[in-house]
Amino acid sequence: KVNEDETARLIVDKIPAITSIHPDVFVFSFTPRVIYDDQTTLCCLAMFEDMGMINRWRIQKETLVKFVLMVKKGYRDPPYHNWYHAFSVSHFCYLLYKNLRIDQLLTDVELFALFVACLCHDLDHRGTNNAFQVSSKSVLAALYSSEGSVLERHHFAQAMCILNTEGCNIFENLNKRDYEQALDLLQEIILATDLAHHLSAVKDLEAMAKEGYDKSNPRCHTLLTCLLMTSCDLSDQTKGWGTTKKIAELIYQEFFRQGDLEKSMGYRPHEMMDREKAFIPDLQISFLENIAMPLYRILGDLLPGSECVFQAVKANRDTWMQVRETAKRKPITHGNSFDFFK
Ligand SMILES: COc1ccc(Cl)c(-c2nnc3c(C)nc4ccc(C(=O)NCC(C)C)cc4n23)c1
Ligand SMILES: [Mg+2]
Ligand SMILES: [Zn+2]
Repeated sequence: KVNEDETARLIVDKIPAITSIHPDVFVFSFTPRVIYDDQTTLCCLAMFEDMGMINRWRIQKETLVKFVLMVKKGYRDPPYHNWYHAFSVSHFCYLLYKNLRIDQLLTDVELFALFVACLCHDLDHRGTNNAFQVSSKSVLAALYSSEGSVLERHHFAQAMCILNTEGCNIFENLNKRDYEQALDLLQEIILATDLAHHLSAVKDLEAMAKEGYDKSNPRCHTLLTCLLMTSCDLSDQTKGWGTTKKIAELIYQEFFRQGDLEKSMGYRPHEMMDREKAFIPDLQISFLENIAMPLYRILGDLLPGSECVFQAVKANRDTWMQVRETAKRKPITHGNSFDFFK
């Protein structure tokens, strides 16, 4: 049950100006994780309001409050894939809107679906990856492994459950055409958060960045929404070193727990999930060089004004390289102690 008096207060109180939550909430360097947990719901309402989505889609205030609270409650509490991840991902989408005017490249429905997808994209995540669903023969694998993207199909199914819950359907006042398009987009964008999907689209994304975005081409819209979704999903890497270091700590807590589980099941875990074998600086340098930097380089090519975001990711890669040298000279017993990581 969602806490009644929190719901009542959020419904009755006027949605505050978003700057009353934090004056720097619009800048790319702002870290949304500084916002207190009990302020995150209010901040989501303020982001919907500030992007004009409440009026544009005639969302009833009570419906929006119930929806956001249900989404927040729909996350479990693994080290990384929890509500704060979804909230920070959604905040980056808000930054793209406020700073890069993506509303001029995408349709209103695409923007709305993108922001809702950010909130819902990892619903009910268990802190284990798709490969683990299959190897552990989880219920989710039984349901979805024949289609692939097992977790992402579950995240979408959870989002649909919330939208179908009495008083939580924020799409209820959309006309038939927009309603169907919003649901199709929500599914497409959440399924696109599977890193394997992104990696298979990189060539096409690079081609689009080279040729330029063609607003009249539906393929460009699809590629851009997926690019923006992944840019939001990895946006912790676009902040300062403090965030990069903290997030790495959380991600490897999650990864090493999965590795421990795999060992107890008699499997040999992937090196990046094996606390005995992983050397985090090397793993993070390769993630940033092979996945994050190419992603934000394409974003910078497509959206003028977002070069600073790529530079921040590159700076974090550079810091990991310094950390790698220092950590290598430390006694191996402290291989993964984050204290050494500056
Ligand atoms: C967009 O979907 C996801 C899903 C799950 C995660 Cl954890 C992430 C994610 N978000 N931030 C990170 C960071 C800082 N490092 C990571 C290092 C490795 C991997 C990983 O999955 N590598 C295997 C793959 C390349 C075959 C993911 C990492 N990651 C993104
Ligand atoms: Mg995910
Ligand atoms: Zn995510």
